[in-house]
Order: sequence, then structure tokens, then C-alpha cells
Amino acid sequence: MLDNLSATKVNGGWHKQYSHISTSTHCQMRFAIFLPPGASQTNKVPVLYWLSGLTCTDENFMQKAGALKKAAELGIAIVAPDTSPRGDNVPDQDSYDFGQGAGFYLNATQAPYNTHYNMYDYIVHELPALVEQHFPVTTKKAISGHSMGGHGAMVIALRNPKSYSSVSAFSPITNPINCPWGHKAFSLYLGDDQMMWANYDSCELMKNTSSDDFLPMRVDQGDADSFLIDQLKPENLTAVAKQINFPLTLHMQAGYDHSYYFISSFIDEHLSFHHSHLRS
Ligand SMILES: N[C@@H](CCC(=O)N[C@@H](CS)C(=O)NCC(=O)O)C(=O)O
Repeated sequence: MLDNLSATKVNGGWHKQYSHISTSTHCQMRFAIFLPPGASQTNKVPVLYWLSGLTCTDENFMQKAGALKKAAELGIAIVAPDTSPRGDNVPDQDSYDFGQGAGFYLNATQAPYNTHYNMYDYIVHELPALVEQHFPVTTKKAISGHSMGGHGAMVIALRNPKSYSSVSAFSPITNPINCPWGHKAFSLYLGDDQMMWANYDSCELMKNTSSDDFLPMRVDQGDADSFLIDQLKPENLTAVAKQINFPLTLHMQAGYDHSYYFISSFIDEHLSFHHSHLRS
């Protein structure tokens, strides 16, 4: 059952927020959906799933990215889930890069995190099924995200290439097994077995992707991003893409940092990119 929390008209369409009990994360989850003008049971629209980064909720993207005008024009619905399970019963840590607000879009295997931290199953299976049941959308999907959410979008698309028509990311964590954010999250959520970690690493997954499973991928990265060198490492992803001819386009953007100012500067291009593939 979905509980409607808000409904706001914007750009001729509707921004709505919902909460529901999740069977994947065993707690109440929140998500936001933008429905473009004219979306109805007789005019279903495709969906872009947006995965946000560390510390975000369902609100950051919808309020700060400036995406809704273009999405309205192109006739694309956008679904923005929360970034982790939340609540008093959900184990947490007093840090911005682990626990609530930092679910890393994986299924945790380690106690005490493995009961609730199942964001991979939530995003891949539960949420699309719920959205397709309750809203006027088709089964055509694209996926995008920022930073930790860029990591999530790329991992999910690489592991489920037939489920998404295209994938994009802003400032993604491309190689979490080789950066401090990834090391911390993966060791606590997944334990010491580094074979498990590779299942959630875009570079490792891309290395093992056959050309039948290639899907269009666009990445934008600001060169003034303070996390670029230690955490994000886009050069590791482009090196793999080059080796196997994966259809990745990386746009290095001069002067931009890690913030939503950067995302809002290029979100229209990402929406047009996804639109061109959702249509075909
Ligand atoms: N030190 C920062 C790191 C977190 C951060 O930069 N989060 C990015 C994603 S990795 C973000 O989108 N923050 C929320 C916002 O800008 O609205 C903080 O604690 O705010």
C-alpha cells in the first residue's frame, strides 16, 4: 500500500511523494515521482530512475536539479527513491558516508546491516514493480544518478542490461573497491571477501560484460570536483571501456564541482540522451 505524502503541480505535471512498507528493506521507505503532463492510463510514459548520493533523500534531486521542465517537455516520468533504509530500528553510524543516507545500492550480507540494507533489491525489483502497478508508466526504463547514486546506476545497469535502455551518471564513484568511500562501505556491508565486492564495482562488472550486454552510457564529471582524485576515478572506468569497446562517453566539464549546481547545468543533456534511447 502506498501513502501519498504530497502532490504539487509543476510544469504542467505533478510531483508527488509516497511512503510504503518495503519487503526488501523491512522498513518504511519514501520515494518521489514526477509525472509529466498528459501521462494517463491511455498515454503511459517511460521512467527515468534517479539515484542520489551520500546524505540525500528523495528531495535533493527534485528540488535542486532543475530537471522537471525538460522531463515535462520530453514526456518522461522521474522516480527518485531515498538513499537507504531509515528509522529507529535501522542500524546507523554517526558518519555521513555510511549507514542511513549511505546505502550504496547493494544487498548487505553482514549483521547487523543485512536485515534492512537491501537497496539493490529495492531499486531493481520492488520499486519498479510498485511504480508500474500504481502509475501510468510503461515498462521502459532508464537509470541515472550522482556520486554514490552514479555508482548505483552503473552497477544496476551493468548487472541488468536488458532492463534499462540507457544509463548515465554525474560524478560517479566508478571503482569503489579502490577508494576510501567504497572500502569503508563494502567492508562493513559485505565483509572481507573481496570477490563479493566486485559484484558492486562498475569497473569490475564492465570488464566482464559481453558486447550483447552493452548499453549506452554517458558520464559527466567536473574537473574542479574535490572528490575526483581520491574517490571517483573516472579514468579507471574509461580505461576498461576502451579495452572492450564499451559505448561509454565521458564528458569532463571544466570548472564544475561535485554539487547540484553541476547537475543542473547538464541534466537537460542527460534527459535528452535517455529520451533518444527510451523512444527506440
Ligand atoms: N561532506 C559532504 C559530503 C556529502 C556530499 O557531498 N553529498 C552529495 C552527494 S555525494 C550531495 O548531493 N549532497 C546533498 C546536496 O548537495 O543536496 C556532506 O556531508 O554534506
